[in-house]
Amino acid sequence: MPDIRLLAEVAPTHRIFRRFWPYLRPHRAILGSALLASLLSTAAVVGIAPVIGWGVDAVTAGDATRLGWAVAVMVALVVARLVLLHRSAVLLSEAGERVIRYLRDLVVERLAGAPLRFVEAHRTGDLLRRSTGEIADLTLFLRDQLPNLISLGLTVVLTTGLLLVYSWLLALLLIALFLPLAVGVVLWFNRSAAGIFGHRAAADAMMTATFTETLNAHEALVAPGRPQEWVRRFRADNDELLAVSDDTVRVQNRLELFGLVEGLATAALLMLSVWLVRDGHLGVGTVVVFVLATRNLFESLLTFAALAGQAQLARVGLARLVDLLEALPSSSSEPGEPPPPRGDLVAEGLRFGYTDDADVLHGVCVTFPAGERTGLVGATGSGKTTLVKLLAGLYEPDVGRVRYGGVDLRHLDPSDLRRRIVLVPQQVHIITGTLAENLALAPGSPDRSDMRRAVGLLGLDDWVDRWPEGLDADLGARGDRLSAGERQIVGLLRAALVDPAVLLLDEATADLDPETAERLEAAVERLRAGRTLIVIAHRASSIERLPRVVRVVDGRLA
Ligand SMILES: Nc1ncnc2c1ncn2[C@@H]1O[C@H](COP(=O)(O)OP(=O)(O)OP(=O)(O)O)[C@@H](O)[C@H]1O
Repeated sequence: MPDIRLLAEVAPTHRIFRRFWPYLRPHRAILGSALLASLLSTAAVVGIAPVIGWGVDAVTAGDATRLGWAVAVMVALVVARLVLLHRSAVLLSEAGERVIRYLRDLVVERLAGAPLRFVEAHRTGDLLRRSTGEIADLTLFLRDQLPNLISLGLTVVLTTGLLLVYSWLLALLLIALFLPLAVGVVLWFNRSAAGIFGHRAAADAMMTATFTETLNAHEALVAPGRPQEWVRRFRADNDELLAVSDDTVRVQNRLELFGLVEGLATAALLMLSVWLVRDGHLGVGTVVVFVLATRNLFESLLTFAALAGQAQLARVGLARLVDLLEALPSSSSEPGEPPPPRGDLVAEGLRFGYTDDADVLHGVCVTFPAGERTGLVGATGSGKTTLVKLLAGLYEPDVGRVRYGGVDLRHLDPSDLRRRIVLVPQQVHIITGTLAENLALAPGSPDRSDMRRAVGLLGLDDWVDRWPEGLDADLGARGDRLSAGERQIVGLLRAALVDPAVLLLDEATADLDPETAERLEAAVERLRAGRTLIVIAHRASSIERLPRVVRVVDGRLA
């Protein structure tokens, strides 16, 4: 079965930043400038404590000139920090917006070109959550939290360096007292964080999926009365989300132990300082620098800990997004041959199953000569739609191949193939908007004169002009102003705009009113001239008109 990679429910976070780096590469210049500005602004903050210490020593020594210099340098540092902080925030948010825009484009482009099997194998809500929700969360993280995290991380590193320079003895004692406890707290948090945050994201996606399906299936749910079963299912998803959210909060609370560690370490440090000053090992200025810098260090670590939960959430979201991007091949990765203008369409030993355990097609062999008309008939569920999707190259066969003009469809350029072989499905998808906006979805960016020409070619001028707005008629939300037959008329117009060599038509099974059925059949008659036509025929009138009929019985040709 599937030649596709399925998405993991809990996406792996393993080496996530290394996997994400290629997506950041186009923006490395602006990211580098933002980081540099951040580094300089942090260095300015860290530099304030030694300047205060310098000033204290100057006061103790009664040196007015040195004190003047200390004040001037401090003012310069404060001003430099303000300017650099603003600059780094602006640059980081600009870089973040660019990365996000790039990711959005990439996800949409890859999803648009994703194999049908991939889209069908996942819940719409899950894909929606990964391609919108995760990106929105990432935007917030990049804009609001990442700048803080970077500056806090730099503060911790630079302050530790400063402490080592001022008194390596005191600094080492601080590190010896504080580090094991701090590392212990972080390890305890990390042990459960990746798993629990991953489950929370999965539960969130499940809720989105159920919610999306509630909206999509609204009619089916409401028609039989109160959709209790669905409400029950929705509540179960909601309860699951609540339970994992509680677990997440419990894990996040572990970081509050940092407060306790800070209290213990500060008390120990103060006692040691008093002892060292009394014995003449340290000056008062150094102790002032130490106390200020240590406070800075602990405050940074505490804020860092508070942000770590958000960072973990962003990491999991990033992993889910990267998992989606990695599962979808880039459209430029496999350029194929251009398809020949005309040719026979030949199925050779096609086997295909939607799942591993059951084949729907069991070795189908059939030839559709160029320019001929063929009907496919068979009982419901016999595999007709599956067969035409394989013939159109929308699915790849598990075994066997489909050849057009002698070339395996897998070797043809996918976008050229979509123009040469066109499938008009039973349920033509209509977007909310006008007829012209719907026709514009046909490949090749057709303009209004192309659209009018297609309408004329299919003899549908009166159908379009019965609306005063003509091509600009509003088709309603998802096309709800159109009947099933009229949706297929839009599908035929899109096909006419593409001018394919092979037209595959899966006739609508819904009862069509005689006028629409007649209009549709007339349009197919006009469109079929000079093309290969394969129709999944449900109406007796269609079957009668077709010179050749192939019967599908349980995934085989009779
Ligand atoms: N996306 C899918 N995922 C899993 N199974 C599917 C999917 N689409 C179709 N099937 C199954 O494959 C089998 C063949 O379905 P198919 O739609 O090809 O039949 P059909 O002959 O076109 O039926 P109908 O005349 O009702 O449209 C059915 O058992 C169906 O349940």
